Amino acid sequence: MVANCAPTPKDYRNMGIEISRLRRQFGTFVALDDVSLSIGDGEFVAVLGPSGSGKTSLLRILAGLDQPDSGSVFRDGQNLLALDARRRGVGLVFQHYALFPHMTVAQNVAFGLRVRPWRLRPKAQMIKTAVEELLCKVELEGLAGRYPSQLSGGQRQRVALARALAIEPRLLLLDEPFGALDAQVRVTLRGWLREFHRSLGITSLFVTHDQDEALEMADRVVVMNRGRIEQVGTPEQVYRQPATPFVSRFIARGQSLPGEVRGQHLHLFGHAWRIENPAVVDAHEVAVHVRPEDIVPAVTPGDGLKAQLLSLRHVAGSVRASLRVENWDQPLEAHWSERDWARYSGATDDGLGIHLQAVTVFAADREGRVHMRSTVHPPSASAPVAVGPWRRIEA
Ligand SMILES: Nc1ncnc2c1ncn2[C@@H]1O[C@H](COP(=O)(O)OP(=O)(O)OP(=O)(O)O)[C@@H](O)[C@H]1O
Repeated sequence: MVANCAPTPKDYRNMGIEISRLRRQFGTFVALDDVSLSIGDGEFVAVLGPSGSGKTSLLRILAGLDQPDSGSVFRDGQNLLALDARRRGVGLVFQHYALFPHMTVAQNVAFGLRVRPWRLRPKAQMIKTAVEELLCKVELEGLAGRYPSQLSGGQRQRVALARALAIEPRLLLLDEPFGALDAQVRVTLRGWLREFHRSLGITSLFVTHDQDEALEMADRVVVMNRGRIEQVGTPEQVYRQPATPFVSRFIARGQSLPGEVRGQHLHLFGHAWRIENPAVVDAHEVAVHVRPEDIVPAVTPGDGLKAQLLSLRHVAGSVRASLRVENWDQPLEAHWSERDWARYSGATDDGLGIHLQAVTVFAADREGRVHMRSTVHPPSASAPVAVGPWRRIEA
């Protein structure tokens, strides 16, 4: 829980940010390509993408550490790009704790206030009070006199956060703040930061390449790939309704299946389902994906698609299986609960039967642009473990 420290700083003003058509090129390499994004007052937005997708480039431009080649950024009607970095009211927290090793925790936190121009610099007593309040907020009250080398990684990142907050930022930018921490500390700090954001409500942009981190923490997730935004949505939207095959693979671990649309039907593993959506039927090309949790074991022996069990791992209450479906050479990953797996006892050396509970069809036009996504469910998808039998329309 985040400590309830009084008094709450009054100057955390929350402003919306309007990013429009940003482009940043390094030589011939395009790091940001036509990036537009609206961030609401007090929102916690995660920017998620693989390495090199442009996340840090975007953050650096917002922080004033770099300028775009074109595009604009406005905050409450004010052109942010025209302002010097120090006048943007931006707090920064990076992956590698950039704390000053020769300064105590309190001195580190006070740094942003002490280096203010003389006229804007608070009096020594006010700085002392502000530092005490900030250390209370990040739950490090007792550690003011320690040096960074005497802190754990998680504590150092909280000092970095307190230091970023000392200038009373209007926008908080966090670039992989937990990147250098071990897995358990990361998980603890995730919940802590989420709660912390709720208590302060500062508009925040959080860069990560960790899907779970983004989905767990953010109000909205921005998925980036090769310098472009592929999708912006709530964690549930990007997970349940991925806009592109990339988002499906990256967020929902969607796996390609050898499906085709012919006539009015999706043909897959010798079965066919009727497609109701004409935009999918008329597609130039389709990609068919299935998520690991949508591959379920068939309870009745002999039912479903025949599959070989390549491996089975028991990981913290879930079962992860690697399967090879008949007539398809790509292994498929399936995730089941231990309970569902226990109810299924049909796996033999010859294999097991599986059902696909839902598959997603992405329809692309001649230029390769995805113009429609449709999720196809077998008729009895509500059954708890096994679904089916598949509606066999034609052999
Ligand atoms: N100053 C620069 N000069 C040349 N190329 C650059 C420069 N800064 C970034 N790039 C390139 O732009 C691309 C995007 O980099 P960026 O740091 O924004 O990616 P990222 O999504 O933050 O990646 P990571 O998760 O690995 O930090 C990368 O291919 C990178 O090599």
